[in-house]
Amino acid sequence: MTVNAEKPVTSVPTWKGLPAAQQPEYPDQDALRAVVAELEACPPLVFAGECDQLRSRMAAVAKGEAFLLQGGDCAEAFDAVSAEHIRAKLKTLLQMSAVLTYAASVPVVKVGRIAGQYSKPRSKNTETRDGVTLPSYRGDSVNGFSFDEASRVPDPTRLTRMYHASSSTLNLVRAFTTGGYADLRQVHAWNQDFVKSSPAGQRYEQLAREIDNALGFMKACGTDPAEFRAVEFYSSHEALLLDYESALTRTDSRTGTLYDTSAHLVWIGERTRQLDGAHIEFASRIRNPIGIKLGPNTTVDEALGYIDRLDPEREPGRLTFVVRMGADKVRDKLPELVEKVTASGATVAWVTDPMHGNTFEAASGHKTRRFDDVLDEVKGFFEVHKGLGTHPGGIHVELTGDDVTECVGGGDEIFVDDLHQRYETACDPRLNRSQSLDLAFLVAEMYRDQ
Ligand SMILES: O=C[C@H](O)[C@H](O)COP(=O)(O)O
Ligand SMILES: C=C(OP(=O)(O)O)C(=O)O
Repeated sequence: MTVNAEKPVTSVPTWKGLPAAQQPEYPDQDALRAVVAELEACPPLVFAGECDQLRSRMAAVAKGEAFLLQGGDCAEAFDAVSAEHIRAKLKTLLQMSAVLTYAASVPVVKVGRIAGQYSKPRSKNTETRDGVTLPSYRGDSVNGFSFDEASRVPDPTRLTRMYHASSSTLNLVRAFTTGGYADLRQVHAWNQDFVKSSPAGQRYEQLAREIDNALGFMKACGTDPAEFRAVEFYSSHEALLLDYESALTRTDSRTGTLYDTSAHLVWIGERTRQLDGAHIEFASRIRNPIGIKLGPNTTVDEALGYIDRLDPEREPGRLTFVVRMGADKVRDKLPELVEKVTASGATVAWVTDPMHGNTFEAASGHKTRRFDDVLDEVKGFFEVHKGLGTHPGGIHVELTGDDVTECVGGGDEIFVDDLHQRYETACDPRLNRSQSLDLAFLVAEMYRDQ
C-alpha cells in the first residue's frame, strides 16, 4: 500500500477564520500555538490508503451490500487507556459483528468510536453544583472531569495527551485485530467470561457453536480462508477540535489531496454542522469518509447542502448520514429526508444513532437512556427504509465492554434504582456488553426481515 499523507499543510487552511462552534477558550494562546506546532511534526496516526479502503467499504454500505457497525465510548478517558478496557470494547464489537454477520448474513464494516473520541460538544457552557458554577467538562482533550476550578480550565497540552493516548490505543487495536485475537476461530473465547452470567452471553454461545460447525465444515472441505484470521477494523471520532484535526491534516503525496490522519473516518456532530461554519468547510477539504449527524430539526435543504459541499462528485462511500432523531420523531422526520436525498441522485450511507435522541435525566440525577427507546428508534429507522425501498445501512452506538449500569432495560434488566451501582461514563450513558449483544441480535432479526 502506498502510504504517504505525511506532508504538513503549508497554505492557510480555508476553514481557519470561519465561525467554529464548541471550541475551547484557551487562556494561554502561546501554549496552544506551541502544542499545535508539536502536533504538526508528529507522525500520522492512520494512512491515506487505509482511509481510501474504508471509503470503498462504506460505498458497499451505501449501495446496500454491507452493514456498518460503529461503536464505542461516548467519551474516551486518558485513564482508561489500558489493555483491559480496550480488549473489552473490542470483544463486544467483535461479538456484535459475529451476530450480525451470521444471523443477518451481511458483511459488516467494523468502525470503533475509539482512538480519538476524547472531545465533547456540550449543551451548556457551564455546570452548577451546590451553588458553584464552573465551565462544563468538554472531554479529556480539553479539561478535567473533576469538579474544581483548576481542572476545568481548558489546557492545550491535553491535545498532545490525546494524540499519544490515541496512538497507543490504535497500536493495541491493530495488534488485537491482526495478531490472532480476532481470529473467527476465537468466537467462543470472546464469550468465555460472559456465558454463565448473562442471557445474552448464553444466546451468543449457541450462535458461536453454529459458527464453529460452519468453520469445521469448511475446513473439512479443504477451505480455510485467511480472511477469518484477522479483521479489518477502523477508527473514528467526532472532528470537533479544529486545532487538533488541522494539525493532523496532511497532504497525500500520491494525489496532492488532504487527509485528516487522526482517524480513518471522522464525523461532524449535530451541534457543529452549520453549512457556513468551519467544521463543514474542514470536512469538505479532506478525503476521509465523512459522517454527519442529523438531528430531528434537519431540513431537506441542509441535507442537500451537505451533499453539494461534501460529495460534489456523488461518490458512494464518501458521505454517511447518521440519523439521531429520537424514537418519537424518526418515523415522522426521516422519510422526507431520505426521499429527497435519493431523488438528488446521491448514494449516501444511512446509519441510525439510536442513542443521542433518547437521553433523559432519571430522578436520581443520572443521565440515562431506555433500552426500549433505543430499540424503537432502530425499528423506526428500519421501517422508514423498508417503506421507501432504501437501505438501512448500519448502527452507530455508544457502548462499552464493561458491566456498567448506565442505560435502563435490556434482557439482563437494569432498573433506574441500579444506575448508581456502576455509572462510570464521563458524559453520556453507554450500553453495557449484555445490552449491546441484545441489540445486535434484535438488529440482525430486523435486517433479515427487511
Ligand atoms: O455525547 C454527546 C454530547 O456531548 C452530549 O449529549 C451533550 O450532553 P449535554 O447535553 O449534557 O451537554
Ligand atoms: C455528540 C455526539 O452526538 P451528536 O452530535 O449527535 O449529539 C456524539 O456522538 O458523541
